[in-house]
Amino acid sequence: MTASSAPPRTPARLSVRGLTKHFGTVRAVEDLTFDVSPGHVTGFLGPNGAGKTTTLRMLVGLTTPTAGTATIGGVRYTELTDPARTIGVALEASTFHPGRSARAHLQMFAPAAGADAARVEQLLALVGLTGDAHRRVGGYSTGMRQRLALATALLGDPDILVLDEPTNGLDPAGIAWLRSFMRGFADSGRTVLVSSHILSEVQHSVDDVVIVAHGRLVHASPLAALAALAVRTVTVDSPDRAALTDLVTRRGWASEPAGAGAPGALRLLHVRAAEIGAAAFAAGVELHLLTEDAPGLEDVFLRLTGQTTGVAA
Ligand SMILES: Nc1ncnc2c1ncn2[C@@H]1O[C@H](COP(=O)(O)OP(=O)(O)OP(=O)(O)O)[C@@H](O)[C@H]1O
Repeated sequence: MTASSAPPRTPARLSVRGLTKHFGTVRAVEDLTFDVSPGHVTGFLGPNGAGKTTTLRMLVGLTTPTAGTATIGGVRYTELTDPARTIGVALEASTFHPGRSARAHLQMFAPAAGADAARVEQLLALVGLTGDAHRRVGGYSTGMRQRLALATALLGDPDILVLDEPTNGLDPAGIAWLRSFMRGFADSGRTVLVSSHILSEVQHSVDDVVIVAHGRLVHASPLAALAALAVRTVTVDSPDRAALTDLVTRRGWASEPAGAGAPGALRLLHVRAAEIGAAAFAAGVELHLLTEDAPGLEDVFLRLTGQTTGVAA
């Protein structure tokens, strides 16, 4: 399956400038600034409650910012002359009338988006819902609702697609399909902004990442630049953990608990296994675990968003 064949009318850049939203004392989004480029898939990442959905809602005029702006091709959503052709949005927990079929749902929204009956059928086929299109949405699984939300977002054949946690509830085949769909959409010069709280779910789909935590921007770069932040680590353990801890302290190595994969072991940062082995040998500390870990992007993400415990350098 491929993205719609129509060429983009305007390569539209999304720009967020000083965007802020407070709900009473809750600072959901705080002075957020980032751009999303046409022709790219951008991952909008952060842990639960980081402010992703609130940001996306402000982008499409559903929530009023406390301060700052979110613009699409230079204008606010409410000022767009043809919003359905410009931006399609599938927000988290999209609500559908439970008694309506998927086909009836799309047919109801089609006129406002300038879509005809043929487009509705084309979209049902695209998202793999043709066989279930006559069924009441109330009986749909989470993944089927996600597919319907995507079809709804695509009704107006938009230049920009904003997807909030679209992999929630999707089966592996659905995730693989969504990945290639987003790639095709971006490769046709259009723009995709996709949110997730798990980097690994989107890391094979995105060109750029915008990472938020506690409503604030913590990192924005091409995905490749994020990989460069990966820290070399070595997992190490000894039958004499007190002696090992003493050695680590004396050497000044940054360390943290290795976690569930190796309970009680230490993970050392910014140091090579050979150096640790030599130092342990010289100090007479027996090691029964000494493993260089492949630096993982998820680790970088967890560190940037403060989701790790322990002492990192
Ligand atoms: N309407 C609201 N009233 C009060 N607080 C709200 C409202 N909407 C969001 N919040 C709060 O704002 C913060 C950010 O929520 P938001 O849903 O934007 O985060 P998120 O990054 O999308 O999280 P998740 O990954 O769990 O969906 C949270 O503390 C949330 O409780």
